[in-house]
Amino acid sequence: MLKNPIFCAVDRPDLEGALSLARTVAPHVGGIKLGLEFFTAQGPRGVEAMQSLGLPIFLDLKFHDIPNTAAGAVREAARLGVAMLTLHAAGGRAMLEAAVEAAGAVRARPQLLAVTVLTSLDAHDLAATGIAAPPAEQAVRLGRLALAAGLDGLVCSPQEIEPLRAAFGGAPKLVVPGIRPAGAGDDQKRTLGPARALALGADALVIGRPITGASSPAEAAAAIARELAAEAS
Ligand SMILES: O=c1ccn([C@@H]2O[C@H](COP(=O)(O)O)[C@@H](O)[C@H]2O)c(=O)[nH]1
Repeated sequence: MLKNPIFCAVDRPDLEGALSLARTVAPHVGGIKLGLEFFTAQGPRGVEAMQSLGLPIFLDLKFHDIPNTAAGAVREAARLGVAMLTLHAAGGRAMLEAAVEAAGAVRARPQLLAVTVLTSLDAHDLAATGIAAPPAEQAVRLGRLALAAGLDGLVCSPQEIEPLRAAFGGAPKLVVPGIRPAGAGDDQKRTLGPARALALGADALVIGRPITGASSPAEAAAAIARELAAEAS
């Protein structure tokens, strides 16, 4: 395996704990994903502190607002020098295009990824929001919108890698959360194991609690990295 595809989701509010966890897993992962919990508590200075570890940072803030507001948020987040940023594809074409333009104005532009259908939603949850299409169909629809708007890639469930690759080929970056061993029960509903997700065509795997909730996060990350390397060889 050329590059470690694991981005460890460090979902906690405290800077010292987050830094300590990230340092522990750093030798076994390819990057760190920071999300709403960490950013709400620690803000841009927290992101800069995490960057001191030298790993690529995926800042997963899932912007979803009117075009002017989303573009402003993307501009500020892009200035932090992170590797990847997220918006909800459901924000619509104008919002996505405004975000692409805003990111393009920043030196060292991050990759922009559109979240398709959250991995915590199943078909019933989607229907309750008025979306009758099954998750895979909706993910392809939103993926098409986002890629046409100029985004670099998509965040998707591992269960939708195949239909997205069939629709869009190998070029778009697919970043995949919802990585679980079989039988795990929590808020994630559309899941697969890490080796299967990689074999189906994921570019990066976002893995939080299976690593961070383990008694030894370093060993859990190392075990997944070993499994992926064995599959790839
Ligand atoms: O559809 C999505 C989009 C983003 N996420 C984020 O990924 C991690 C997953 O963490 P786990 O602990 O492995 O569930 C988390 O930070 C989410 O905000 C997602 O799960 N699904």
